[in-house]
Parts: sequence; structure tokens; C-alpha cells
Amino acid sequence: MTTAPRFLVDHLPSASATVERPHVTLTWAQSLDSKIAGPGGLRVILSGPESMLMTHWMRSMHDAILIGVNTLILDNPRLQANLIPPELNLPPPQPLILDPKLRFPTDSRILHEWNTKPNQRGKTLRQPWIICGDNVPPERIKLVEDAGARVVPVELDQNGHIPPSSLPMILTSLNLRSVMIEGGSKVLSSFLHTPTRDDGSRLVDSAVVTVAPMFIGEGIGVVPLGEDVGLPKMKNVHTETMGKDAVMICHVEDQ
Ligand SMILES: NC(=O)C1=CN([C@@H]2O[C@H](COP(=O)(O)OP(=O)(O)OC[C@H]3O[C@@H](n4cnc5c(N)ncnc54)[C@H](OP(=O)(O)O)[C@@H]3O)[C@@H](O)[C@H]2O)C=CC1
Ligand SMILES: Nc1nc(O)c(N)c(N[C@@H]2O[C@H](COP(=O)(O)O)[C@@H](O)[C@H]2O)n1
Repeated sequence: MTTAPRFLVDHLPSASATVERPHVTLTWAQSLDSKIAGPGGLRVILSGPESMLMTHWMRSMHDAILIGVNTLILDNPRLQANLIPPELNLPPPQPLILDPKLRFPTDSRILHEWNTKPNQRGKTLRQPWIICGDNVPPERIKLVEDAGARVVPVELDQNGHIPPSSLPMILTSLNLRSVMIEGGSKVLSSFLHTPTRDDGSRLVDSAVVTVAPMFIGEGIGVVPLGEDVGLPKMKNVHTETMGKDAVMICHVEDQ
């Protein structure tokens, strides 16, 4: 596949996304029993080759990919679009980590790759940017920046989280036009429970959900236990079969 799947082009940010109003996409892969990982957060490969490639196309169609710090710690992901043919020279997505307390492990794979492959910078790799609380001690920020990451301190909410409603403005300040939020469970839940941005407009523009025909049983749900109340109504705008998986594109309905 040398071009993005048509249904993604039709539904995801293209010319419409701007730095002034960044496009926010939520995405995850889940089992038939709505789990995104195994017991204790054990990483599970849910996506087959076709939908995994589709996920990498999605990554390359957004300026940034965002995950919560627990996903970084548990999965140690690469967050690249490395399944896309390199000869297409598509700009790599910007990795963003939501990490209020700046727990970021400096031996993480994303930072190691950035530090050890200088010739890939700007080609397949971007520097990891960590969004933390503005109460993190300067010594800790210095340690993480000295290790090679960029740290972006922001105001936290009363739960000590980065408020989802403020993320679009943070993206604007970082000159990013779109973000693909990959998880995990707590981050997805906080975005699904927040209807609007600080400017009053809708927060989540699209959700792209890969459903794999398997059961996980005990594991991590799409949203944490007890947070399945007050979720928004979703509208299915497209369903595509990709290999063994079904991929649904949904919009959040006005509440
Ligand atoms: N199948 C899939 O598609 C995917 C699966 N996963 C799975 O998800 C699991 C991890 O999920 P989970 O444990 O819920 O952790 P998350 O990755 O959602 O990270 C949660 C942490 O992010 C920080 N945070 C900052 N801002 C927010 C906010 N607005 N809302 C919520 N958290 C915020 C908090 O850090 P602090 O506690 O320091 O304050 C919080 O504890 C892993 O097992 C991973 O494998 C992850 C991505 C995709
Ligand atoms: N699309 C998708 N399908 C799955 O089966 C998954 N387990 C995930 N997980 C997400 O992808 C990250 C790993 O990415 P890298 O390949 O290391 O770049 C992982 O952290 C989850 O965010 N996604």
C-alpha cells in the first residue's frame, strides 16, 4: 500500500486541520470484550497486519501521536510510522507524552532511538516531547532535558492531570495541527468524558477503533473500571474490514 486508505483520507485531518484549531483523533485497538491490554497492562497484539499498517498511515496523517505515561512505561513503544515505505519521505509524527509528574523513564526506547540514530532525525524520528505539570521541580526537568527529551510544563487540573480541554491550546502553542491520541485507558477515558475545548468547541473530532475478533478476558478495558458512566453518544460514520479486523470511524454526537 503506497497511499493512505481512502476511508482515512475522507475522514481524518487534511487541509481542514489548522494550528489555530487542531484536529483531535482518539484511536485504540480492542478485543470483542472491550479490552485494550491483558492483566496488569500486559501488551497484547490485537491488530492484524492490515489494520496495523492502517494505524501507521494514521500516525503519518497526524502531526503528533500522544500517549499517557503508563503506556510509555508498560509498552515502551517506538511511536513511529515505520511500516510506511521510507521512500515516500513522509514527515515523522511528533511523539507527545502526557506525564504530569514527569515520571518519564530516560531509558525509554523513544529517547534511546532519538539519541542513537542522529541521521534519522527529521526523517523517521522526532525528539520526544513530554508534557508535565508546572509544579515539577526544575532539577527533574533538567535531568530529563539533559537526557535528550524536550519538557513542556503546563498547568494541571484539580486531579493533577493535564486537562484534556486545554490540549488543543497546548498543540497550538507547539505549532501542531493535529494529534492522534493512542491511549491508554485513563487517557482515552479522560478525553471521552470531556465534551469541549477551552474555547467551547467540540474536543474530539474523530475516533478510529480497531476491533479484533478475539477475547482477552481479564485485562485493561477501553476505559478504567467504574468510568463507563457518562460516556458520550457516538455515531458510526464508516466501517471498513481490514484483514481479520473491523475498523470503525465514529464521531462524538453533540450532548
Ligand atoms: N490496544 C491499544 O490500542 C492500546 C493499549 N494501551 C494499553 O493501555 C495500558 C495503559 O493504560 P493506563 O494504565 O490507563 O495508562 P495511560 O497510558 O492512560 O496513562 C495514564 C497516566 O497518564 C497521566 N495523565 C496525564 N494527563 C492525563 C489525563 N488527562 N487523563 C488521564 N491520565 C493522564 C497520569 O499520570 P500520573 O499517574 O503520573 O499522574 C495517568 O496515570 C497499557 O497496558 C497499554 O498496553 C495503550 C495504548 C493503546
Ligand atoms: N493499533 C494498535 N494495535 C494493537 O494491537 C496495539 N497493541 C496497539 N498499541 C499501541 O501501539 C503502541 C506500540 O507502538 P509501536 O509499534 O511500538 O510504535 C502501544 O504503546 C499502544 O499505544 N495499537
